[in-house]
Amino acid sequence: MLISEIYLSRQGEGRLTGTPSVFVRTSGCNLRCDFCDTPFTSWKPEGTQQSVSEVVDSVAQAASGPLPSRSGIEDQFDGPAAHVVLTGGEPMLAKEIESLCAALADATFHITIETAGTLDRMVDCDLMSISPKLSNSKPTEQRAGQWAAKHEATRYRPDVVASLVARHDYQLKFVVACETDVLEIESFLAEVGEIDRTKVLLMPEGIDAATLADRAQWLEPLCNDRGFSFCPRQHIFWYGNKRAT
Ligand SMILES: C[S@@+](CC[C@H](N)C(=O)[O-])C[C@H]1O[C@@H](n2cnc3c(N)ncnc32)[C@H](O)[C@@H]1O
Ligand SMILES: Nc1nc2[nH]cc(C(=O)O)c2c(=O)[nH]1
Ligand code: SF4
Ligand SMILES: [Mg+2]
Repeated sequence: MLISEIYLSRQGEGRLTGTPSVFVRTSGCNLRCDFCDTPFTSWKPEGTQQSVSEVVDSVAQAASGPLPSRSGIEDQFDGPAAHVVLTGGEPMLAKEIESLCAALADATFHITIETAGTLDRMVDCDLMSISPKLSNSKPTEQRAGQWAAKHEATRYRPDVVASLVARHDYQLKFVVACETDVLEIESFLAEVGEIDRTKVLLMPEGIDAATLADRAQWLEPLCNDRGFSFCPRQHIFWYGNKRAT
């Protein structure tokens, strides 16, 4: 499978925020979100081919390594990390995803999969972390060419999200750029069906602390009003938008 990076950091998104975790970032994506914060795995996929056993070895090694330091915070972590986050790119594209999950589970890791929820695969994991893409993710035709139409034809799969949610412990994380995006979220959720609203997290769109803090001012109260959870994207405040963090 094509891997762009494997590293130890702290989970910055969702209900496991703060948990030391090894991140496995696959390369390659079936979408081209305009705001994608890892274009080196989507718009221009980079990486090296690694076997499942090579990935598992690298995960075990990274789990005992040092965590990136957070400015202004005295951290103590003795390790090894017990959590793995499979992300990308789109990890559900990798043909070895089922065998990778099985091998990591054998090694007793807690597994989170970060996915846009457009591909239904029979994977076993502990937390299916789904980030369905709204119309605010659409790239311009000028930037994306034929990918603009492909993105729009692929991103909207409430049926796949319903199937993933039925089989897994889950969270849904939407990327929000303006207040009216919430109307699209409500209609998507209605399409999916029975969803626990406390497991729906809204994250501001942004890759710098100033933009995230600015959008948090209206997004956090909006979450409280509607019974959603707010997700600040804490890792950007800790580390900035840097690779391997
Ligand atoms: C790079 S994606 C990889 C996994 C999968 N392709 C997906 O989109 O869920 C990891 C997470 O970052 C989020 N993300 C990417 N770019 C973002 C941005 N500019 N602002 C906020 N969240 C972003 C995605 O929505 C997703 O939750
Ligand atoms: N620290 C940190 N937490 C994360 N949670 C989900 C991430 C992702 O890119 O999927 C991510 C990431 O890139 N960094
Ligand atoms: S689905 Fe995820 S990895 Fe793919 S382009 Fe969108 S944010 Fe980036
Ligand atoms: Mg990220």
